[in-house]
Amino acid sequence: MEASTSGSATDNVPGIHLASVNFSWPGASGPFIKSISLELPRGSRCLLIGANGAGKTSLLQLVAGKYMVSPDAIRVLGRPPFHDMQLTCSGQLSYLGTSWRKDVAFAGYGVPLQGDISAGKMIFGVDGVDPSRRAALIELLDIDLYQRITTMSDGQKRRVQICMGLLKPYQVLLLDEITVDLDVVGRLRLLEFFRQESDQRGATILYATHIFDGLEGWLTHVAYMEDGSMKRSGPVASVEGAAEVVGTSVAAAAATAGGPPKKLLHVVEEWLRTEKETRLDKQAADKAAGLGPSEETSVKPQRTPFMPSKHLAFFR
Ligand SMILES: Nc1ncnc2c1ncn2[C@@H]1O[C@H](COP(=O)(O)OP(=O)(O)OP(=O)(O)O)[C@@H](O)[C@H]1O
Repeated sequence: MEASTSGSATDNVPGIHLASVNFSWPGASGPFIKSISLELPRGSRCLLIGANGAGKTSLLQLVAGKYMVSPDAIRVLGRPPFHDMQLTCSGQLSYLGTSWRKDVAFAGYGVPLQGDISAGKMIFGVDGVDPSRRAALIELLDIDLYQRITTMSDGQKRRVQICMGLLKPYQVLLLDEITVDLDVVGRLRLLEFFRQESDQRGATILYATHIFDGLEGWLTHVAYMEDGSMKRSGPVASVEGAAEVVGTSVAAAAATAGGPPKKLLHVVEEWLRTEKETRLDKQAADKAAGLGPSEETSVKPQRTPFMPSKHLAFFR
């Protein structure tokens, strides 16, 4: 494994710094991502939460540099990810999303992506990888190097995708619901690996998920999005509700004071229910006042794929 990066000139620079990020989809009348600010120090593990369509993937893709925003609005390790392609090409910034072909291609590893090749050929095709890190990942993700990609199940393909995305010792890792196909043991082992990576190497992790099992005590920060805005964010101890989650030091204090600590799932459920009730109340009030749905909610912009369509239909 790579030695600790402590002592480098960039240590004091946050892993991720967002300053009033706005972003509009093409053809939309107004910004979908609205004035989002967030600061994640090196070594933090932040859970990105929100209802379906809240904007988690959009935000992760912006941080990954897949869409252009002003260079000052998004900084990863102090650098603008859209303008500084070296961040991704060097592996310092790694993005793992649900479409593994897109992500592997985006990492710019130059691995052959056409044809029926084995997992080993893909994984060993990545240049400049520490052999002990590669061996540890293959073991952790329980990958059969001889199996051909086209014969793999979704979960097995996902493991290869994850391995490819983690081969280089990233400094910032963006995860978009990547553990969804993994079995429980695989998921928990991976979460533990991420914890070690942030504790030992100072890696910053931003992880969007709807699966909260095993995350109590794992997260250091939380970010809750609603309709393109950031509603709650910060270190867990500072976010109302999150501080009472099992496993946080604040929750331990609350437990001794008589208040039982909560499961993360129940805290998030409460936030989502409140959000839904508020939206329904507003719709009812608007209806009573004779107001229709706003243009923003009634006109949906055209979806434009990030990758050219000829690159999309592979492996799935
Ligand atoms: N390429 C695109 N062009 C136009 N609109 C888009 C595009 N990608 C996403 N959107 C819209 O942005 C909104 C947020 O989508 P996003 O995928 O970021 O949400 P999410 O919080 O990740 O949702 P989920 O939990 O369901 O994965 C949705 O209304 C979606 O339709």
